[in-house]
Amino acid sequence: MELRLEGVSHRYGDVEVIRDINLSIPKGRIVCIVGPSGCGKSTLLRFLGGLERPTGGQVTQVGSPPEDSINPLTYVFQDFALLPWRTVEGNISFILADHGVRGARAEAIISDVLARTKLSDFRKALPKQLSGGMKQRVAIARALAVNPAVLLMDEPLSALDSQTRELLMDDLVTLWTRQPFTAVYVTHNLAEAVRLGHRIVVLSRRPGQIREVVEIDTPLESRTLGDPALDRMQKHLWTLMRAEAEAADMELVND
Ligand SMILES: Nc1ncnc2c1ncn2[C@@H]1O[C@H](COP(=O)(O)OP(=O)(O)OP(=O)(O)O)[C@@H](O)[C@H]1O
Repeated sequence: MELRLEGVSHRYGDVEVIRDINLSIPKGRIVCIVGPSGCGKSTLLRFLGGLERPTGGQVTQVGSPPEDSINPLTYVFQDFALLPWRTVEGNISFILADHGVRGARAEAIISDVLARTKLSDFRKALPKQLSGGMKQRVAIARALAVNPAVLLMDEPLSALDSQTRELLMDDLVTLWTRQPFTAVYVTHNLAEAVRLGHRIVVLSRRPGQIREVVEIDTPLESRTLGDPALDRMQKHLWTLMRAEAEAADMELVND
């Protein structure tokens, strides 16, 4: 299944937030969306997930989700959103049960996603016993459990310290390399974008318009920290974003 945004524009009252976005999210690819604060990144993600409708243009699904997809459009948020009174496996079984998946089938899915996210030994742990990085691994495991056609990730690593972010980026690369998934990944962090994105969409300040779409051909598993080509790409992205970010900063002050 592929998602497409066609001429998507949006206003909240008098405020124009997004203008004429045309973009496709190809199957099996990670599309990163970067742009200054307030340019409409999270809003676009809500349109893609069907949580909200744009005031102009269309969001279309091309093709059907896989038959075994329990929840085709699934979010991963910055704040993990785990249920504190449920164990790791309990957080996952809760979502599965909500979609009518119980018993042996749920057990098999839980074991699989915990193994994929290196959490098998933490099955019975409560969220309060886990570090931030582990909590986000649980949130990722829970999202993978419903086998989404498209994973919608809103700043998933922003609440973590930089070392943990590196580890989680490695985990996401390993997960994708073993079993490619389709994702839209919103981030402020250009290092994350060049590490994880097959396609990077740079938005202007509000109203968010596409300034440039950058494709990176280097396979995810070959992208290493300090890779000169990736560093150059990151600098290029920063050049694009710098003026926009400065202007957005001033706008927020003046709002
Ligand atoms: N429900 C809403 N009602 C009114 N204005 C909104 C609403 N949601 C978002 N906005 C405004 O729309 C603009 C875009 O918001 P959005 O959260 O999509 O931006 P963003 O690029 O994700 O920002 P950030 O990087 O700071 O998270 C902002 O100016 C925000 O204040």
